[in-house]
Amino acid sequence: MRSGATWAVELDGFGKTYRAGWGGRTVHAVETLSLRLPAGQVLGLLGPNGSGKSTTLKALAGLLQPSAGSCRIFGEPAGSDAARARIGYLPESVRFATHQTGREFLRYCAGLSSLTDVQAEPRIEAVLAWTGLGDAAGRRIASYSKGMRQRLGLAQAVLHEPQIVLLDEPTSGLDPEGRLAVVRLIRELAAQGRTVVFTSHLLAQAEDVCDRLAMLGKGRLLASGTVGELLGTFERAPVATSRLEKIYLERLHALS
Ligand SMILES: Nc1ncnc2c1ncn2[C@@H]1O[C@H](COP(=O)(O)OP(=O)(O)OP(=O)(O)O)[C@@H](O)[C@H]1O
Repeated sequence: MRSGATWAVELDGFGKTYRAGWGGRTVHAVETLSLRLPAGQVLGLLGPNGSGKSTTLKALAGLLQPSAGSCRIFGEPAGSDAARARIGYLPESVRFATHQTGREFLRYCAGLSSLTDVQAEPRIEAVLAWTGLGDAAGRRIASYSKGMRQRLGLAQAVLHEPQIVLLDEPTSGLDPEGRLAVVRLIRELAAQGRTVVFTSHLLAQAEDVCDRLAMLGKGRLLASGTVGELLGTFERAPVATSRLEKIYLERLHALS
């Protein structure tokens, strides 16, 4: 990207420090993280538990203030009205009111955004269809599987047609079929020209769907670059097996 151009996502020396417990120790969740993502690309933020992935995503969503550095969305400070209007966010775990139906939940979410009722209804039907929840839209969320709840969470994240979609562990806890469904939806978001940042601790999934990867470890950036650049730096070992059924291949991919 030419210099001076606006990045979709820009972290510049971002750091977040938490104080754990009453007068407790200081936790440096993320330190001096700098990253830039052009519009229309998919970034996988990878790392083990506790490496700072969720903290970074929350800062981009404007849900927490940086302790150091800055987070910008299309040049606007994360958390500003201008930045918020351009992002959709799927938290790591969504707390649904499970007595609501999927459609009622999305109507509630639309009410929290700037969508008018007239704008909201066709959008709700469109995201229900997109996530394959059209037939279940009138059922209580209590009856939804984990995969269906995750797709409903994705539906609320894109309801207002944001340019940037932030997804925290969107495939966590899903079976191979559920994971593939979510990966397919992320691909479709990218095909629509949206910028996507998602966190995962599974490299295999990120490799399939991302343009760029950033690896975090203990709150620090270990490596970042295009998938080709980064995966070329890891050692790979070929494994020969007899023909495996699709389900076992998917399980193997999920382990890597
Ligand atoms: N509200 C908080 N108060 C204190 N410490 C926190 C808080 N939130 C996160 N942390 C700590 O900050 C560090 C980074 O946490 P974060 O949730 O960002 O990591 P993560 O990579 O998303 O992990 P996971 O995959 O388990 O969600 C961890 O040590 C975590 O315990």
